This record gives sequence, structure tokens and C-alpha cells, in this order.
Amino acid sequence: MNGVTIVLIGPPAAGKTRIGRRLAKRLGLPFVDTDAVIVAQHGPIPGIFAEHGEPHFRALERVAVAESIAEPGVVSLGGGAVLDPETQSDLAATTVVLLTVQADAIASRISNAKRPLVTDLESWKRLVAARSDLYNSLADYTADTSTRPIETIVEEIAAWVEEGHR
Ligand SMILES: Nc1ncnc2c1ncn2[C@@H]1O[C@H](COP(=O)(O)OP(=O)(O)O)[C@@H](O)[C@H]1O
Ligand SMILES: O=C(O)C1=C[C@@H](OP(=O)(O)O)[C@@H](O)[C@H](O)C1
Ligand SMILES: [Mg+2]
Repeated sequence: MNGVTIVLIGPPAAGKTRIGRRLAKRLGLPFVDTDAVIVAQHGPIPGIFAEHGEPHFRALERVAVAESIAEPGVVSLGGGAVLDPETQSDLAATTVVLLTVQADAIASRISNAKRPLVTDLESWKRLVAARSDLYNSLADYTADTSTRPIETIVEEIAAWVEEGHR
């Protein structure tokens, strides 16, 4: 699996970070999570939002995304990274996998305070409603993560990639 860049997009808590790491291992590719890049360079995400606001976070995120998706590997984006128009155009040169999740599977996944824009189920639903058309328009392949084990989802995506749909 050489030279391919697979980018995972989708709502907060869809499983981009967890599934991306496992998918990279399965395909023998490097893994990058753009939120982890931002945290390593600038500190925890809630602190960035609180001290500098969302526009500043988006600017840092755009830099991390541009650098990450220019290299071969599996790249998991933060849920809002695709709001950036330059990122939207850059994704055309990559293989984009959209992870979806139903609202009734979300409660236990958003219980920590790591996502400043997602404070409860209602805020998650509003954010996803506003973005779902955009997510769908960018996706080459979509996998739902609501009920199936992570291994099953990883295997499904890996099989699709290995069939040459990229
Ligand atoms: N297929 C799955 N089934 C059950 N829980 C999952 C699944 N995928 C992810 N999770 C859980 O959902 C939470 C959010 O996952 P994460 O990978 O951080 O999502 P994202 O990066 O999309 O925000 C984590 O607690 C993770 O263990
Ligand atoms: O949807 C969003 O706007 C965000 C999602 C988060 O990443 P995950 O999607 O990995 O939770 C993180 O980038 C930040 O809290 C903003
Ligand atoms: Mg994540």
C-alpha cells in the first residue's frame, strides 16, 4: 500500500481517531491525527478555544491538515477541519472515508470534556445537521460506526482500499 493518503472525516465521536490508528496499522501505513499534532505544538484544545477562540484554532488546524495530508498515510481530521475551503479542495487529491454515527450511540462517547463545541447531545446534533451535506459531498466511501466493533469497521474499509477504490 504505497503512496496512498487516506483521510478520515466525520462528526465528533464518530471514531476517526480510534479507527484511523487501527486502519493505518492494518494497511502498514503511517498514522497522523491532526488534533494530536495541534496539541503537541500548541497544548490542549479546550485551552486554545478558551484563550484564543475558534478562528485561531481553525487557523492552526488548517496548517496541521495541509502538512499531514501532503504525505502518504492514514490521516484522521478533527470533525470541523473540512469547514476550511482550502482543505475541501485539497481533499480531492486524497481518498476520503466518511465515518458516520447515529445520535443514539453518541451519549457514552461524548462524556469527556475534550470537545469545546460538543457539550451535550443537542449541541452534537446541531453541529452534525449543519455539516452533514458537506461531509457527504467530500466522501469517496462511507462507513457507519454506531453498532459494529472497531475491528469489523477497519476490515471493511481496508478491503475497500485494497480493492483499488482509491
Ligand atoms: N465502533 C465503535 N464502537 C463503539 N465505540 C466506538 C467506536 N468507535 C469509536 N468509539 C468510541 O467513541 C469515542 C470517540 O472516538 P474517537 O476515535 O475519539 O472519535 P473522533 O476522533 O471521531 O472524535 C471513543 O471513546 C471511542 O472508544
Ligand atoms: O467538530 C469539531 O469542530 C471539533 C472536533 C474535535 O475533533 P474530533 O472530531 O476528533 O472529536 C476537535 O477538532 C475540536 O474539538 C473541534
Ligand atoms: Mg478525533
